[in-house]
Amino acid sequence: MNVDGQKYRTIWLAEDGWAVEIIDQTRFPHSFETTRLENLQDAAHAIRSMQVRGAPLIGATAAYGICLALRADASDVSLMEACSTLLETRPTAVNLRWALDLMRKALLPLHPEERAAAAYTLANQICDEDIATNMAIGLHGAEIIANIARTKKAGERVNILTHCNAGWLATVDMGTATAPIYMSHDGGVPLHVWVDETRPRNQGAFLTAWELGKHGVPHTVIVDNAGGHLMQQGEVDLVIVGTDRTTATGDVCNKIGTYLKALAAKDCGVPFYVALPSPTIDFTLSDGLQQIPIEERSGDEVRAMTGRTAAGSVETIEIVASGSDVANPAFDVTPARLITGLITERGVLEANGKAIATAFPDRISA
Ligand SMILES: CSC[C@H]1O[C@H](OP(=O)(O)O)[C@H](O)[C@@H]1O
Repeated sequence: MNVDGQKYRTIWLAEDGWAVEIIDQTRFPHSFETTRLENLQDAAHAIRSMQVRGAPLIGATAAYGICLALRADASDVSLMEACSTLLETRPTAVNLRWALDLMRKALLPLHPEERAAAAYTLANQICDEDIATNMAIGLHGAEIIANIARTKKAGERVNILTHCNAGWLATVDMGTATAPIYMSHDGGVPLHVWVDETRPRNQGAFLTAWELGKHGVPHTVIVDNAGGHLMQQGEVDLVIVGTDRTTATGDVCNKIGTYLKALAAKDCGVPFYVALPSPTIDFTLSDGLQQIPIEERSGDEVRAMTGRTAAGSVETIEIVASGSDVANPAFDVTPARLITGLITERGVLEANGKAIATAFPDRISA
């Protein structure tokens, strides 16, 4: 994506051809900083600390983490230990397991001396395919936006609500939920995005608002609890969100608060779409509520907030009464019955097992 005239992916090979560089997303929105990953532990820390986050980007980072591990030690033990180290970093986004399974299945049969080079080729391929997938999602989603735009009066904009960040910062580039937005905006469709701030890590306020602003997409940051009211007032034409893990039957696990938006959308008759790259489908699951592991993150993320003071320094402050307990589930599950459609790289699907199986027969047999 273009950042002040310079093209960026969220993750790329350093000039030395072996280290990996990332945009450190914990520094947003007050500074844009990149950092260098040189070993397996650097990659695991980047995922665990959310320097990189978003299901597709977590998968891509894990793939490069395998490269860095094999560069140091290409033995079977090293490969297996690297996979388990990376798998333990975050439990919910299935792209992590998907990428590690893909790397392990491709690399274990090779002679150790061949593994590092093959790993880098595969990791680069995962990144390139992520972008191609997101472009396809963008095209299919842009048709939905165009159909709504045709119902608008002259001068009116299509109003889209999104939750968290399923933007280019959550992927290698383009984003999933944002791909239709960027393509429609670039194609001249008048649109505006309501950006849920997305407590407690504020991916909406810190990341989505930043990237939409850099691309010139009109947007308004709102508190998480405002979306239902805006839908009741007719201010939302559709909702597009991302996903971290979707079951074979169309149940969607996404950032905490997504389920509440889906309930409000259903009650208000607002179309609710999920941008779904196929590596995020977990074909082994049929019941999201019962089977998808929900990450419980540190309560410190709820207790404290980091921001920039009037003097310009970035500081962390306590915002919860001392002594109070806090809970911090990071995701929730939206049942398929609340979802209007799944925007995949192979088209827009109904949120059900038959539609998913018909669109991805090759993935089920894999
Ligand atoms: C395109 S996946 C984006 C997905 O990941 C986010 O979670 P996190 O920021 O904790 O990695 C959020 O659920 C987004 O919808």
